Amino acid sequence: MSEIRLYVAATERDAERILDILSDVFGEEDIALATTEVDEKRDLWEASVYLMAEDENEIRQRIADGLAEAYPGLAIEKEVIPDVDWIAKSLEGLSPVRAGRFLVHGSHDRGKVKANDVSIEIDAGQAFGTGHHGTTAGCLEMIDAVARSQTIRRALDLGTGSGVLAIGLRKIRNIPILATDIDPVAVAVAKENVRRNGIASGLKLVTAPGFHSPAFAQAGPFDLIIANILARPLMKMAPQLAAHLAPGGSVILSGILAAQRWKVLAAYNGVRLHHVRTIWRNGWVTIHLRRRSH
Ligand SMILES: C[S@@+](CC[C@H](N)C(=O)[O-])C[C@H]1O[C@@H](n2cnc3c(N)ncnc32)[C@H](O)[C@@H]1O
Repeated sequence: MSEIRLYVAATERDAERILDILSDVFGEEDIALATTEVDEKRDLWEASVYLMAEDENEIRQRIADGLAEAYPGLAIEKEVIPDVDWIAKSLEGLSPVRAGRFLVHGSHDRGKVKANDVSIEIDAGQAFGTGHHGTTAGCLEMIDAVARSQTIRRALDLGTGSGVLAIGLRKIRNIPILATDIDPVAVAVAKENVRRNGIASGLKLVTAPGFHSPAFAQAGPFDLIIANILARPLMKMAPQLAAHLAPGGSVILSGILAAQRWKVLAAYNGVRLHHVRTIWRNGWVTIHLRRRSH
């Protein structure tokens, strides 16, 4: 079943108001809302609701009901979000991506690596993470910044996908890294990418949903935890994630739509992590949080 986006076109002011109305309609449900700028000159924006195709009729009706009073007759449009295999296919042959000091590239672009680049070689395949997505690039840029400003002794990459973030970190820091994913196929792909990037030791890959594995207690506590998953699971995991973080440690979170940023920050403030910096890329945010040292 594929994911779809139902959206309405509006001015920036109206799109913000529509988002507020829809936030009241959907409350704490597992439904992502966002506003996006389409055309700056014409003040054209879209307010969007992301959902699974099977829920379309119900959600469409609730959007129409919610907007009926303030915006009667507003057209609700639909876009089908391409599924993962389609994304992987469309990424084949795409150009290298630069994020911080990293250059993520496919094997066909090895020749484009410059002397000062930290190269990460990933071909589009069965796991998420080629560097082309705003969340992956945002995480790499943030990893570079955090590694420059903080001593990292042990790190965790939760939801490693292709392994891109763990590989990047291991290339700039000679430290033990645990990388996990709920999906065994992703872990197999990440293992292959680790080998291909010439990393012989120090990076351990484990299949685990959330924090359900003894590997976390063995490898932690971590000075840096990176998790590029999605807002809702990240919010749920906040207490466990904080429990595996060393004093003074940093957390890099992504997979969060710009409109979900405050909710995620609130969940992490609740476990005594404070906001350091946010990077915005293509409607997604990457957030750096830190725990005080005492
Ligand atoms: C958006 S991808 C990120 C991949 C890579 N870290 C990157 O930045 O490009 C999210 C990954 O998290 C994994 N994932 C989703 N929920 C998870 C969970 N509860 N525990 C562990 N991994 C999870 C998915 O299988 C997927 O590989």
